Amino acid sequence: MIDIHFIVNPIAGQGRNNFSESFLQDYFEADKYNITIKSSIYKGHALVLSKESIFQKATIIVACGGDGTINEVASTLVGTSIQLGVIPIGSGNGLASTLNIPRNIHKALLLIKKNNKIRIDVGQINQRYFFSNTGFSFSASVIKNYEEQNKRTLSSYVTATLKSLFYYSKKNKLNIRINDKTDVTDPFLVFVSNSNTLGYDMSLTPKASLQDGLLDIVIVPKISVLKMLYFGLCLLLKKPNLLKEAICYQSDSLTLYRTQGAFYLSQIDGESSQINEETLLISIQRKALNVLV
Ligand SMILES: Nc1ncnc2c1ncn2[C@@H]1O[C@H](COP(=O)(O)OP(=O)(O)OP(=O)(O)O)[C@@H](O)[C@H]1O
Repeated sequence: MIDIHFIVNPIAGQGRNNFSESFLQDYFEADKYNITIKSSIYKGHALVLSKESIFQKATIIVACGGDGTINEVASTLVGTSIQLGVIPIGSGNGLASTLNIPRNIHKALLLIKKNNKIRIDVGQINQRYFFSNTGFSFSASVIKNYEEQNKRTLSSYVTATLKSLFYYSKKNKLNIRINDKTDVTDPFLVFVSNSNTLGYDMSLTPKASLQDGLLDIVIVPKISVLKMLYFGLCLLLKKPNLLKEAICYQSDSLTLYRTQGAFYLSQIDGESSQINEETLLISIQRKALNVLV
């Protein structure tokens, strides 16, 4: 028997997400599969539920939600032989689109049934994992403003972006030293990605691959508001390097050392996070996660 566990985020995307056992049995026959369905009831709960599923000897754990839910579930699966399945019912669904997992639930379930396994790289910031991307400064501010709106739609992203542009100059001062040599004061953006899309079909790192053992890094120093708007256009065109100040490169690691500022405001796979540590080692674990695609 195959033990397949579904961890559902009921509020992801448009919300009201619910999977019944009878619906899932149309795909996963009772004589071959033991189906378990769990629903998260608070932020971070999918991580607890997934750990419990590992303890219950699940063979496949399916994250039903967006990048935040995938992050919580997948973080418990790094380095194990358990397969991650994804039903992308989130808003942006960045990682699912990079993996070509369809948003159509019927097609996504059939894909899991096909049992086609790949191994993907996993990003790491000190002790935490990211699977799609992590960002500081502007990228983190957009996510913080987005979360404050309590609505997970594209228009909320646009509003959050405009708000971040407007308030950018009032943000806390941050100085960082990159890789022990480059000092950047108030960077506009530090963005580190494992995947080649941000969700909503936008990209800052179009050349990134989930299987190349490399992180794609974009650093933009302090720039004028006009240049920020221009950079927004570059993002829509998926060509961040059209902005001459943007430094875009690939590496297997990056160290950030905070020389001024009380903390890092970051976003990790689209979830806002305040990091108090002074030094951040951002690295990649090659092919450390099994995914069904
Ligand atoms: N019952 C719940 N109530 C409130 N928040 C929840 C609940 N269950 C999960 N969460 C949190 O909801 C957040 C958003 O989830 P998720 O990222 O899956 O959806 P999304 O934001 O719509 O999609 P995407 O990240 O792809 O844009 C995550 O931080 C998750 O921990």
